[in-house]
Amino acid sequence: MYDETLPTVEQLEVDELVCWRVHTRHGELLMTQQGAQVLSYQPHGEEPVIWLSGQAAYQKGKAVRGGVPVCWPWFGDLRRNPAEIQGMHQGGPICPAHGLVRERDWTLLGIDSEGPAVRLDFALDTASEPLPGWPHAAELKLSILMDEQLRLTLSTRNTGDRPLAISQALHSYFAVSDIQGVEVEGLDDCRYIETLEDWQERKQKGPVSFRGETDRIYLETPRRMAIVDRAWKRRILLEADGSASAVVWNPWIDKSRRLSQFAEDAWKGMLCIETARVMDDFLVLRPGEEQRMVLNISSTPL
Ligand SMILES: O=P(O)(O)OC[C@H]1O[C@@H](O)[C@H](O)[C@@H](O)[C@@H]1O
Repeated sequence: MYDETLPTVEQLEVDELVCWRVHTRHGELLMTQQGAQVLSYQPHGEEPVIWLSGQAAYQKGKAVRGGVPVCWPWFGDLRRNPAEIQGMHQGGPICPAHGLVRERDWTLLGIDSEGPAVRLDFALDTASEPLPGWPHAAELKLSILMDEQLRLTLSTRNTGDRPLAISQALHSYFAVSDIQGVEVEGLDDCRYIETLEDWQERKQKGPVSFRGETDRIYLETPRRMAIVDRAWKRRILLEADGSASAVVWNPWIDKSRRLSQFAEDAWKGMLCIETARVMDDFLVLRPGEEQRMVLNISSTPL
């Protein structure tokens, strides 16, 4: 039955962070202004789709472990990025992994409800709020639309007068029943970079399954991928647009011990599939140009 009181959006503070809890007829979402980071997402009557660490810390200046951090204007270790991306960084010691925006407060542009759906729009303008060591003008936006799916649109506009080179990712943490029992469909025959073995290039054969630490960059990825989770009897569908690379990551046992805000056994219940523009798939924006990367997430019973 349709609940007349929905959708609702409630602003709250979780420890040091300003957050919003969105409740629609389809599910619940928690997000924070810091990094415009979706923290959790759970459709009604289902296990969570987006994973949030039980040891998450809600502190200013620290990315929360879990959810969907935005990696921008570079992904991962800057030194592993193409020369064009490295060239955008103008020295200085501040060169954190995954770029410069996941620990910053973004500006809330608005919250709108469209019938049963809710949309939240956030922006970060590097011309008015410069990023350390990255003296370029760009307008970054993240739009989060929650209808029967969760739809994330990350867009970058070059507001400067020179070309802009960027790598980026929507670093989505998905919740799974047990990593050892799930498979990722859609990557058969894709080339990937095995970052754990000297960044060698390999080719995927069949679905991806998990038997140890996994940290791979898939290239020329298809629009659709899926996480098949038989124990939870569901398939999480990822539909991307404006992205042709993806990172598949699970830290497994040893690396889990070295991660912040991460329980020793948390690796069993999560899997990152990061919708990206990395390696040769990086973006170059002409002055005035805008480019979008879209990720739509849904789930269906198996
Ligand atoms: O701890 P961070 O900075 O959030 O990074 C988490 C992981 O992010 C993934 O994207 C990387 O491929 C991993 O190598 C990394 O460990």
